[in-house]
Amino acid sequence: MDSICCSSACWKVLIEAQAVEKIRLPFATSRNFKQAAKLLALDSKLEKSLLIPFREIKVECTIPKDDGTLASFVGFRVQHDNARGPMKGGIRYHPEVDPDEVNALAQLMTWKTAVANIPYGGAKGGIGCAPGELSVSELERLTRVFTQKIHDLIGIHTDVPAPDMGTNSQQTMAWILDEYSKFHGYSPAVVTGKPIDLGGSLGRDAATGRGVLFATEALLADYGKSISDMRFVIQGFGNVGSWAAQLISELGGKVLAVSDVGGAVKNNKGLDIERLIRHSVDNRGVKGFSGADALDPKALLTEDCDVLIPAALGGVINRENANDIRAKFIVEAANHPTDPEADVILSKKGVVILPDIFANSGGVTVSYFEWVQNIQGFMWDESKVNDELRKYMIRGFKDVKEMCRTHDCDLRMGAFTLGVNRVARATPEGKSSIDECLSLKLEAHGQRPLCASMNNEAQRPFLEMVLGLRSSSLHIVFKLQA
Ligand SMILES: NC(=O)C1=CN([C@@H]2O[C@H](COP(=O)(O)OP(=O)(O)OC[C@H]3O[C@@H](n4cnc5c(N)ncnc54)[C@H](OP(=O)(O)O)[C@@H]3O)[C@@H](O)[C@H]2O)C=CC1
Ligand SMILES: O=C(O)CCC(=O)C(=O)O
Repeated sequence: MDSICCSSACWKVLIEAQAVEKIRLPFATSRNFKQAAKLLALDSKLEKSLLIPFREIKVECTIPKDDGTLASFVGFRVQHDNARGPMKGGIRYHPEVDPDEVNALAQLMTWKTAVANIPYGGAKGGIGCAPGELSVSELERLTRVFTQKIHDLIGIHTDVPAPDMGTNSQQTMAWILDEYSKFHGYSPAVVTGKPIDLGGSLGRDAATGRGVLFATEALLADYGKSISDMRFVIQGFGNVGSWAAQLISELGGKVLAVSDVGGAVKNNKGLDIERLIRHSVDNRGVKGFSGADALDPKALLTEDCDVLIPAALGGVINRENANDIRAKFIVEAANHPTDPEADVILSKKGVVILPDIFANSGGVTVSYFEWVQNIQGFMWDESKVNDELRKYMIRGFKDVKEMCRTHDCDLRMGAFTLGVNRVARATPEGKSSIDECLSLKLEAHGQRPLCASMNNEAQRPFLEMVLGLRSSSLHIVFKLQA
């Protein structure tokens, strides 16, 4: 859904809401990571190194506006970690985009791609701008200048951008691909979430919303429930929120209320989502929909429902409103919508939260399928994309639950321990479960603990002969424990 058209008044509301996110996001992300590191008993130096981004890029982007005057913007790309593969993550256009926010979102991508078990690291980018106040040609110039500034730092096997809030496939991703290709030749795999005609994948547009549906189905099944038993409330009616609403209502779930920047609507009998989508496209928002009553957008999150799906901004569920939340389940379609203080309050109330780094991983998972198709030069049909996505989401839920059992923790910590552990195991300095087995073998050979590397000429013969490691393990560096 096109989200770049928004009045100045709307952006004011958006900026106020976003101020909450600004204060809390880096703190919230690091706090969850640190809690997971503690549960995993991560080496403190490794813990520190996993928090530090691989590279932070800040670029100045000046463009001529349509009236001939110049306008300057600041763009960011934070590449957080590449231990598991090329760094991956969306590009956000929003007035409040800043280095802290992009940094925290990039870190979340690292854990998310690991939870999804796709061969990527994490990154995120953004430009501090109000896309609704720029014309299409100004947005095009801005996107192209940003791409010119970062083109030599992104790449098919380095860092692969995609859409996020305020950017879209039809326009933004197509411009990035076109501009990048001027420098490097036609390279469709350098960006995902592209238009189908330029090598995009069938199913990517709906993928985050569809992944939210599969994740919700898995969660509800765990409680002996199904989508059709449930009443839903959804904040945000852009790409993620509108697809989630549509797919949920197709399965018989009742969507009682939704909101966007301009307003909120509610119908206790269930909204007609197909009609609401048409209304929203025609009227640039849900406000004024005839099949519903208007609702104060601030009251939306505390509406009576079974499942609350935040699908807009971060930090919207916080200590100010957590006590008033009436949903039994929260499925985090947005990134970091719940801050740690609210987590504590909600957990005491018995509310079950399905965390963002699992719940919204359907988008990046289908981005991975798109990248694979581009590299193979072979297009999958949509049912293959959706079937594979379902498998990944079901497997992801099982893996998260397994970590919950191992560490006796909630779903958020289950997902964080899963993601952080996978990244730590892939990190050269990391202590992996293989370490323990090697450590025992080494002790049996009277060896002192050491840092053993197949890249180390002196250590390789020992590792090959005594431990039976083969040269294919050359990339592995083991830090061995006493
Ligand atoms: N796109 C993707 O593939 C993925 C997105 N996400 C996350 O999902 C969330 C939504 O992204 P996406 O759907 O792509 O973004 P879009 O820009 O397509 O849509 C965002 C939606 O949120 C609404 N919104 C913004 N601020 C508020 C507010 N204060 N109250 C209510 N609604 C608000 C917007 O309203 P309006 O239309 O009126 O501007 C719009 O409906 C973000 O947190 C994003 O990071 C996560 C994983 C993947
Ligand atoms: O599809 C992608 O690569 C990135 C999606 C994203 O930015 C996110 O999951 O938050």
